[in-house]
Amino acid sequence: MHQETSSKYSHLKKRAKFASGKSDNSSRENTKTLDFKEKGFRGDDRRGQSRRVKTDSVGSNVEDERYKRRSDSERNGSMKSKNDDYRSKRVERDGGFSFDDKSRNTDSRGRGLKSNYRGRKEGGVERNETNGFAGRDFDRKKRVYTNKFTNGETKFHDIVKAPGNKRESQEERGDTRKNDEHGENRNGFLRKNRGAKYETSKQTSFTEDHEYGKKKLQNKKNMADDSMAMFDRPKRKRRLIRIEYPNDTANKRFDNTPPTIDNTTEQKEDPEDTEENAEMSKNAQFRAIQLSPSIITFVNENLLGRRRELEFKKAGYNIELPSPLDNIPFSTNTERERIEESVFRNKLAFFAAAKVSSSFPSPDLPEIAFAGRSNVGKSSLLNSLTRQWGVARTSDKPGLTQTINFFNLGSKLCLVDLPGYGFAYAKEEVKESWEELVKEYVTTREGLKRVCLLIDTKWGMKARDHELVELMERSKTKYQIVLTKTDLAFPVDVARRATQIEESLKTKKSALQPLMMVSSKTGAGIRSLRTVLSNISRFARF
Ligand SMILES: Nc1nc2c(ncn2[C@@H]2O[C@H](COP(=O)(O)OP(=O)(O)OP(=O)(O)O)[C@@H](O)[C@H]2O)c(=O)[nH]1
Ligand SMILES: [Mg+2]
Repeated sequence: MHQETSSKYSHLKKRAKFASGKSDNSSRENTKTLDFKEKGFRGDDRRGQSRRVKTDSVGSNVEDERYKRRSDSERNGSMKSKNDDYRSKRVERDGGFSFDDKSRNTDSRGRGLKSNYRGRKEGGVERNETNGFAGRDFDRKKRVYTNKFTNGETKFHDIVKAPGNKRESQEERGDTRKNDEHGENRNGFLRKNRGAKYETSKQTSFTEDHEYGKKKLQNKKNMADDSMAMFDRPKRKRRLIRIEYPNDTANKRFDNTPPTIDNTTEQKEDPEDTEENAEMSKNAQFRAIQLSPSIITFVNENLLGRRRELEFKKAGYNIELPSPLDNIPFSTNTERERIEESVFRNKLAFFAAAKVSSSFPSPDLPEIAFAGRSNVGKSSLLNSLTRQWGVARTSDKPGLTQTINFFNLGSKLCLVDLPGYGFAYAKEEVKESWEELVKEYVTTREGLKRVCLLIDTKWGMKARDHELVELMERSKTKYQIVLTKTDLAFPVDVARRATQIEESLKTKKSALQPLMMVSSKTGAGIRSLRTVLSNISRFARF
């Protein structure tokens, strides 16, 4: 540390040396070499070194004497800064006596604890005498001791701020007691300067404040004027418009002014808009359908509509089965044995396909046909009724069945899978031919006991369906409406659709009641349909 500081201020030392060297020449005879060991106030490390001290004209050591006069405590109690060499040497050059911080009594590790204590005690008195500086504050400050012999008194100079020293100076802390009487030290200068600075800043700030105050006053005045003007104005009434229900006009504020008719822009009716409105009104009509309690109980009892697996589980169905549950809960029989109607336990066998009416097979058995739009689930229903999956081919693409397919169910019934109508992945002429074939079949086929007209629960009856109904009405073909894919609609919507269709076919004579609702996927309503259809074979007369 010591070496570091000494190197730090080596340039100052050099300058001091240079300065003292001049005077050395003139007063070389007045100096003598002193052994530090002899004096004993230096540290051990400096033992053996010597320096030149001042002597008086007789040759006695002036410094030594003066040093004696000075109390050890004063010297040792100092916490002189490391950059004091220059000052001390300058004082020495000027004829004064100085000692640097190297002269402090230190312990083996270079600490000056003991001497500091002594310095506080003794040096503090002296300092108090001169500067009124309290000894207890001594260790907070870095001080330079310069002994000037000009006035024969000792002066203390505070180091205001050593370079790189972050500690507050005495003056900065506001302690003015440490300044000397004349106020000539650096603190005094700073104080003066600071005072001046403060004054100037005060002046500028005052002017600024003055201006700012003026502006503030003016603003206040303006605001007061404004507020007065506001008070003069009549208060606006707040009108709240609650639009909680868009169709509720009770809380709407109506404009009393007559509506201005803009002739330049004619409001054209958007056809899409009207169609949409019509569709919306259709939906609204659908939602407004009043349901009878009997249909609601039927839908719930047969677990029709979209339901959670938990409901099926609670009703006793084994939901682990890959095939439709068929509404026979808690049954230990095999799947085939679960079918209550024995006719549907028979093997479903495909035996004929017809593209034209001439290729229809001979009507040996009572026939039940399944008609409807493409992709409505005709083929799936056949499989579901007989629990023989894959006999009638199915696909999610509409238009798979393109011929009239005849299936024998044992020796008692014939099930007929018809091609669909409406949208299908096929050419228009092909589709037209299918439609013509279906129409011909349902109107002319002997042995046809019933047509199951399948309607998608989601979409309801469409124009083509109504067309076929009219055709069957004219030909007096018995038909029964079967709602399919009920598992894709909510139970309430299933009930609504059933009610809606029943209402629309009220006047139709060939339409048979009741309307059936099924789901080939879950098996809901299949058992009921089986029961209805098995009666055909029972009472059919050939
Ligand atoms: N979710 C559900 N899907 C069904 C139901 N019935 C049939 N499907 C599906 O609907 C699609 C069409 O079924 P199909 O039996 O081929 O219909 P289709 O009426 O025979 O059709 P075309 O032969 O083209 O006239 C298939 O993907 C079936 O899985 C049902 O009840 N519920
Ligand atoms: Mg099909």
